[in-house]
Amino acid sequence: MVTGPYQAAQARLDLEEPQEGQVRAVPVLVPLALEEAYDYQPPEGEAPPPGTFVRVPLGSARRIGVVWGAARTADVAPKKLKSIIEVLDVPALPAVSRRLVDWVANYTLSPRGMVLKMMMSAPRAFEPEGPRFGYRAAGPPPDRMTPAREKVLNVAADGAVRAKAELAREAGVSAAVIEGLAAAGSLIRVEMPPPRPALPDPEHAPPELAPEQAEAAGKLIDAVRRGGFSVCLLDGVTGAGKTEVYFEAVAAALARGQQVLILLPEIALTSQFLDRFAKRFGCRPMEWHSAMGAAERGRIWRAVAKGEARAVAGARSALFLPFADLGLTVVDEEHEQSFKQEDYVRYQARDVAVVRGKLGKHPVILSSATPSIESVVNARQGRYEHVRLTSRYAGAALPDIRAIDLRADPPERGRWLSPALVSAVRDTLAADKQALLFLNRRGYAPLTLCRACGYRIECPQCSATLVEHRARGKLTCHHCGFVLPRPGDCPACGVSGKLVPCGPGVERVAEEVAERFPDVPAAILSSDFTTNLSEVRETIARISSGKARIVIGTQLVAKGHHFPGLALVGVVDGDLSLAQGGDPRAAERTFQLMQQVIGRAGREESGGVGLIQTHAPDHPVMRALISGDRDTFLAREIAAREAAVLPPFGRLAAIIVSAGAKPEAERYAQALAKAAPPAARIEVMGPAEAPLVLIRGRYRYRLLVKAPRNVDLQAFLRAWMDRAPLAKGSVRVIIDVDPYSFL
Ligand SMILES: Nc1ncnc2c1ncn2[C@@H]1O[C@H](COP(=O)(O)OP(=O)(O)OP(=O)(O)O)[C@@H](O)[C@H]1O
Ligand SMILES: [Zn+2]
Repeated sequence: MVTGPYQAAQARLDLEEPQEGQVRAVPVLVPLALEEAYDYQPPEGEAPPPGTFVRVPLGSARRIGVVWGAARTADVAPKKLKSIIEVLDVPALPAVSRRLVDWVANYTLSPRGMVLKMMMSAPRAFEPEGPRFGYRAAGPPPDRMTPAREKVLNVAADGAVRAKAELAREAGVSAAVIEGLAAAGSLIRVEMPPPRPALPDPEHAPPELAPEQAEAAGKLIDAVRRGGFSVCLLDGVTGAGKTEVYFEAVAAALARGQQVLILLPEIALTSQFLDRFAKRFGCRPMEWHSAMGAAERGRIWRAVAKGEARAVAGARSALFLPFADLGLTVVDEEHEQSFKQEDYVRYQARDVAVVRGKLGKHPVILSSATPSIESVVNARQGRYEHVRLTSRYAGAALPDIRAIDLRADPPERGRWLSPALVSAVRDTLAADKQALLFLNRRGYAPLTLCRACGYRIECPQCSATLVEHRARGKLTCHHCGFVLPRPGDCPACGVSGKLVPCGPGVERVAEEVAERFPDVPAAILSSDFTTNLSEVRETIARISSGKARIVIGTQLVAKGHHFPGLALVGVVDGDLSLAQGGDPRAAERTFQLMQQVIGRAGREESGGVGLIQTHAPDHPVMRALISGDRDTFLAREIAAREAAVLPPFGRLAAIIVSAGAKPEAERYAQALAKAAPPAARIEVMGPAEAPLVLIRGRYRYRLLVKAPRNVDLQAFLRAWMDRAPLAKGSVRVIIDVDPYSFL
């Protein structure tokens, strides 16, 4: 058994001796789809305290788990209880993290072990850290001296230990030179202490804040200095400098020696953000997202657990890092739907960040130019402090937004840009500014149709048409990833040359741009291309620097970018996201998306323009965008939600029943609905065929549960599932509390 420094400090001896027929038992939760912790015998009479990572036998395997409660005396024969194999030399999982696991599991109706699994998603953190070696000067100079060797010895003359690559880099020589010097005895290889993350310095480069910014920052700083739980909604127009403002609260927390977590919706793309952080604090924050390597994950997990990592910028999963002393969480772009995780444990990261603040007694800042209705209502009802920024930094005016009525001013046949939009792009280029054309649809065309027989090419495993990606010569399913090489003949009737693409995606708009503006450098920014992170980052840099004059992008371009030369944003299809029937947030989301994407225009100089192509210029969302009257829009939307008892005034849970065969799914969904316990104030709707009835070969039915805010929805759902008929065969049931997707 290993007892390292963490356990040595925490271990306590159990003095109470078990009686005959009794045994000391410690509950251990393992990161599997299990609800409860299992009992184990502590190693050698010494009970590891709650939070300790231990290795235990489970079935025929060994697993790493966490001690989930205090040791107690159990009435079991000692033989019946397996023993903890080993106590790991890893910092214990803090009590706040354990309470968070319990809370998330209870709220989302997920097995506790699955939530713990998210907290342990860095397997390398639990393996012993291998020693690192470096070189320092030693012994006499080598018999054979070369200029390269001399350079190395000059660098090493200070006696410091450096990793091989570092020493080679500093001396400007190859690694072989170092090895040669070590063989000659002039350098010695020694063990190095583990690397420590760079410390962000709160005093590194404080900005000069505009008066309104300073006032807002003051309120955020107060919350940090006061300590304890609070939530501030930092609500400021696009380009107001919200980042600069919340950085001051970050600085205040760092100055108190606490850790800071900043959640970003697209961390993999936000090198701009990391650089801004470095400019303010002297070094980049630690990054945490799915594109990181295993070794790095392990290193960061440990650094966070030891309190050495002071600032972490991450995707939603960073919430589940084992912070030793978290003093502030910032959720940037808090309205973003991508904060909702849509598989395994279905949680909304913004909400969990608030809960984490409550459990850990620290402030939380939610920042957005287009806050969610949920947060606006919380601010109005006084649960959140509302901190506003009403004007852009540097005094630039907000963009002027106008609709292009496609009924009156349509594009030519087979084109997607109306004459009005084309001439606006032309004027923008003539003024030496950049233009952005926004269409939230990847690929070339969303539908391929056979003119001979009318067949629409669909995914064999999903009820969805395949999207053409012309650059790759493929048709792809955006739901399951199915790929078909672009056929020449119709797969249904076999006639050749009759397949036509219908409707536009960004690639097709880019094609039109290339035809209309052949000599103008353009760039496409689409999440298709995120497979290659460095390429996307390069594209963003090309746009920021002004090299790309026309940008064609999906919602990826809407996310917090600052492109100084961008003056015009044209929305190719403003009606696209409004058409999501059955989604209570469709209007809200359209409003946010349009405001965000148009908010990229005119950030450094006034005169930014947003043009929205729409068939419904009189729709309340369009009217609100054009008049810039956010408050009226919000008031309307909030009143409608309240009247319909929709979030945040009511609570929703979706239940998705799926099976390999349609009748099987339907039958079970109906049986499940019948088993719902009677509850006066809870409404169960459905089952109904899901809008996407088939995904990955599974047929889907949906039920929607609606309850007033003060009803214990989880208790109802649990009671229901306890009475539900057994799901047999291929039937699966998913519960999605607070759903954001209604497909
Ligand atoms: N006090 C300041 N001093 C210097 N530069 C500032 C200051 N405040 C803001 N800026 C600059 O103004 C630009 C816009 O700021 P920022 O990106 O933080 O806006 P934002 O409020 O986050 O906007 P959005 O919601 O549109 O992303 C940035 O380039 C930022 O560096
Ligand atoms: Zn598919």
